[in-house]
Amino acid sequence: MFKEKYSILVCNSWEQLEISVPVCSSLQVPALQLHMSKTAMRASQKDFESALSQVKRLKDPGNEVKLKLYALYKQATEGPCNTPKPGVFDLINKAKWDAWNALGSLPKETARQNYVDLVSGLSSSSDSSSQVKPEADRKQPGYETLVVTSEDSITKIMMNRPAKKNAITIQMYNEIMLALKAASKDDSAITVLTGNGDYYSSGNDLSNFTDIPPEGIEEKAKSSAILLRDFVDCFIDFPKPLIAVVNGPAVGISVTILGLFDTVYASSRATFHTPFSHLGQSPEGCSSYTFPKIMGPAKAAEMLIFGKKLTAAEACAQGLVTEVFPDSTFQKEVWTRLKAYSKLPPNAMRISKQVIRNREKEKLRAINAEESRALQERWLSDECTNAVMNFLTRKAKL
Ligand SMILES: CCCC/C=C/CC(=O)SCCNC(=O)CCNC(=O)[C@H](O)C(C)(C)COP(=O)(O)OP(=O)(O)OC[C@H]1O[C@@H](n2cnc3c(N)ncnc32)[C@H](O)[C@@H]1OP(=O)(O)O
Repeated sequence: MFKEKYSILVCNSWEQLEISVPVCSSLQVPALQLHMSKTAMRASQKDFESALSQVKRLKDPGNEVKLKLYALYKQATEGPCNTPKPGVFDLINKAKWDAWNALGSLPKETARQNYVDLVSGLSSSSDSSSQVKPEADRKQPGYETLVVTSEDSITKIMMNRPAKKNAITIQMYNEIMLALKAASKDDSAITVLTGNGDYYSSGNDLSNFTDIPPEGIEEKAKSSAILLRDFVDCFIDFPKPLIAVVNGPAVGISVTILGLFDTVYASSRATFHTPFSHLGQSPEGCSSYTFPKIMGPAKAAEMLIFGKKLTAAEACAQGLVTEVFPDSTFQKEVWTRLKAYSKLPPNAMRISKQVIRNREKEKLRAINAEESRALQERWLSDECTNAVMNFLTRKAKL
């Protein structure tokens, strides 16, 4: 699109103008509105030449802007559109023709000025966007237990209690739900959940069970079951591609919900552990349904009933993990891959996810409710109380 030769014209007129280019059906070009002031400087031949060489050094500005630049360039060098309209199946040439044709009888010199202005705007925004801001500056406000950032069309939700192995507190459950709800509406294409530090997450923070309200332990079990159900529903309902970047060991609920993710990348250091029987508890996160489906009932039972811990390679062989990367290159390889995926058309990715997942949603919600009810009872059992007490009094560790 940018390889064509150009000729240079001298600008000799100026006027207030507003151009509207209709939406181009094939490339979704929105109406283009260019405003210029009478007092603006005229673009000289030199300005135009310099804009033409500047444009080659810009980062790819995307199809929409490329079409604007193409149309203005053609108008500036050849005048109003004078070629036959390409056929409907010649999508690219039709989009270019539409953009040029939409400039109507815009004077050549005005088109040239608009071209110079557009390139100058693009250069300044690309200069500022090439300065990488530190993560602290990009961090979204309002989260205490997470670091949430959005860039390159990726929203990254990072659990941030490294000293506690990213054990999930009540506040963290609530913040993850908030972050997922926000990510489902933001303009990112994909969403990532990961952990800060050496662990992905050690699962439910066992001290969640110590904060008993005046209404008693039954009430605590009830409110915990509601929280669990709502938390897991957020994963069931999440509309965009959801990726787990499992940077280290994962325990309990941080493992079980992996069956609700679309892709799971694991460091070679990661392990996958669901020691529910050891804790007097039972499976959640829809794992009672997703795990047998993913790995077959026999392997699922070994994990969910007997608490067998899987290495990353084993979890990958059993289909819970998409791919394992060497720990030394994990972050680099995964983020390079994700940045490439995030450039795919977001609507197509969303619809593909819907087609893959939607028919199971109602079933998953029902399973989630059933698992949460079972746990509500388990949390009141002696088996569970003793296991939690043993951990909190340092008598037991996994
Ligand atoms: C309301 C919804 C409920 C949903 C229910 C979900 C079920 C589950 O998720 S079950 C899984 C629960 N998780 C565990 O049982 C893990 C318990 N933790 C451990 O066994 C060990 O900490 C470890 C094997 C994960 C790591 O051992 P390591 O020796 O490397 O480190 P530590 O010194 O033990 O840990 C550092 C620090 O972090 C605290 N911590 C770690 N995990 C948890 C946790 N899950 N709950 C509370 N606290 C945790 C640990 O106590 C240490 O704290 P201190 O530095 O203050 O001693």
